[in-house]
Amino acid sequence: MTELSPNRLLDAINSPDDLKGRSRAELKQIAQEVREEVIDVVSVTGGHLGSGLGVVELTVAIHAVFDAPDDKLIFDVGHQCYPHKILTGRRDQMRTLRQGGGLSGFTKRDESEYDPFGAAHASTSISAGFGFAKARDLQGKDNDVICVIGDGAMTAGMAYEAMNNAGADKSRLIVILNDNDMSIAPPVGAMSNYLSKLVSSRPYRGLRKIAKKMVSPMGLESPARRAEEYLRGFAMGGTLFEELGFYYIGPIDGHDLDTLIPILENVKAMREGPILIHAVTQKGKGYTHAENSADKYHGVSKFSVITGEQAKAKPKAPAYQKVFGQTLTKLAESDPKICTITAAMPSGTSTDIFEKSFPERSFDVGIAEQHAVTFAAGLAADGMRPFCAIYSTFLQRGYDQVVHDVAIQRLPVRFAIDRAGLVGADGPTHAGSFDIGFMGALPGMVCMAAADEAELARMVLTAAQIDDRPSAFRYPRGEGTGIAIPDLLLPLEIGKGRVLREGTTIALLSYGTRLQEALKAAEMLSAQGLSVTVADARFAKPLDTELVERLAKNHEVLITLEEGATGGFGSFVLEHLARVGALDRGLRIRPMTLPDEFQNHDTPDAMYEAAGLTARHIAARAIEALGRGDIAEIDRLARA
Ligand SMILES: Cc1ncc(C[n+]2csc(CCOP(=O)(O)OP(=O)(O)O)c2C)c(N)n1
Ligand SMILES: CC(=O)[C@@H](O)[C@H](O)COP(=O)(O)O
Ligand SMILES: [Mg+2]
Repeated sequence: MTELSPNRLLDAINSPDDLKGRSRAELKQIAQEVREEVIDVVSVTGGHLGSGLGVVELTVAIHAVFDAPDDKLIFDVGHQCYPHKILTGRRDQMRTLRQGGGLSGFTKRDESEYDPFGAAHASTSISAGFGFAKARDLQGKDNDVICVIGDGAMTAGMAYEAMNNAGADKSRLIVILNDNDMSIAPPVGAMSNYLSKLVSSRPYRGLRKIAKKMVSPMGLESPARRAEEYLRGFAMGGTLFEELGFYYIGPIDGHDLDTLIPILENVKAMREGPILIHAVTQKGKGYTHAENSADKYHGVSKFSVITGEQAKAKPKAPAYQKVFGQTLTKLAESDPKICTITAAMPSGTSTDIFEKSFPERSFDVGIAEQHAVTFAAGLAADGMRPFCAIYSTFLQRGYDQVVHDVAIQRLPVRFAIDRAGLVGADGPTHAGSFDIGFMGALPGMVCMAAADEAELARMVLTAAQIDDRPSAFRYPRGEGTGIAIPDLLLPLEIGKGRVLREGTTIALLSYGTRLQEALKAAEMLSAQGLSVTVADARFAKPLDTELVERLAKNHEVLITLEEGATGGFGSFVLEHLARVGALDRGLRIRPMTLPDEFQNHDTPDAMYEAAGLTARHIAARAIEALGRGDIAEIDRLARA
């Protein structure tokens, strides 16, 4: 517990209304207390820290000036929303953050009326905000719409699509660019350089102060406005945002309530739009350990507030992402054509391991998955071996590019699909549930799923050798099984699975890391005298049809397993067996997938238990299909 400020004003803040009428000094104290609360909460729950600390004053100022929930406040990504949740009546639930049944780590419509739009994937706020603005106009309402978007999120094309549309429309919309000069890693790209120039242009800031004094609430066409336009144009030749039709205000100090509040009050009074306020903030502000950390404590596990030490258990095995990064780096030593592309997630995907050895062939394109995929296609089209490392959930953003620019042209882009399956605390927005279906549907795509880290290493090597078509290999978040990874890696035979246990009655055919649960289920079933085969498909495409037909022919029950939604591996198997008539002789086949619903956050184990994809569920399903065996015994074994 941090040393809390005495006479806590925050105890009396149960909604933004309680901020109204507060003196500036009181608002500053409330901001400090909110900051302390965020640090204290996240030290206990873990989660996203740096970004929330960077928007404490901004959030207090917005809620002091505007009238949520009538005024719509939309956070981009939403990972910075903890101060917002504290100020909007959820303070007493904050210690349930990102836990089963607890608060989401992002804004969420069904969690609060103060969260008008859910987030978690970046760069959606301006599009959504413009939708709210037009809905307001068309229904004759008069509320304000405020979008808070970070400099990292501003590197995604979607933000410009929205500004291009909103800028021409002139509907009233307020965009606050929260510029802390950080993404998860330091920001990349020309946009970041541009913002730095805006922020660092001293003369402009001087002119700005004069102009600011002149801005009156009389609206945009006041003499002050014209003068300010002149000053701005003179100083900076107009800003990118002005050219896009936004009235640009900034850069301003995003931690100074004496600046923020008058400007927000002015903007509120202007009743014109669209307006972009460029607020300069510091990620991790007010917590030294975060401020001094390279990643500004973007995402942290529980930690000691005093020392900043995070309580990370010693890993029992290397994380899958590390195995990917290390394996590819090793391969690249003898293959100068191998290169990596990440969309602003170098540490999360471990392409930063590769980047340390081969900086000239490691690309961080920013939050720009669509560009990442087609950029990789360009690299492949001219002889390189690009590995596009994108979380399953974020690859969804670049799917058309996978189809149109990679698959149709049969370009050998390799997709390292990280965070496959359920990811836990980040919840439904980050689940890697759909890539088996959407990648497996594409003609020519090679689709692999690693059952463990040794398999992953072999799949990286296998993909590196596939030069005539695109390929993809998926693997989960977190640590591996601890299995040894051989020094001498051998490539897999394309389209061939493997049998780990031979039986005659029940066949368990796994795709991905459910294999460990399948092996446990086989033990439970064999304890009842049931003979079980366990096989690892390795490939969803091309499917090992010989293996699938053999399992169907020689067993009474065939169960398929995958960490993915319906319409994936199990469907591919079912379709094939139907096509070859293997279902005609009464085979009892049971595809086991994630349930057809979006699953709320919890621990991954709890989520797979809820999804019905653990050993006991597999064994019970086999007994149900077979029509003989003791399910109660299975449950007893599972509890033992
Ligand atoms: C489409 C998409 N790609 C990647 C991510 C992963 N991600 C989460 S936050 C973040 C950085 C956001 O930077 P910024 O918008 O500047 O916010 P800050 O953390 O600096 O407050 C990234 C890359 C994401 N949420 N959405
Ligand atoms: C907010 C966001 O999208 C990222 O910070 C994400 O939470 C990272 O996920 P991992 O923790 O799995 O890298
Ligand atoms: Mg940022």
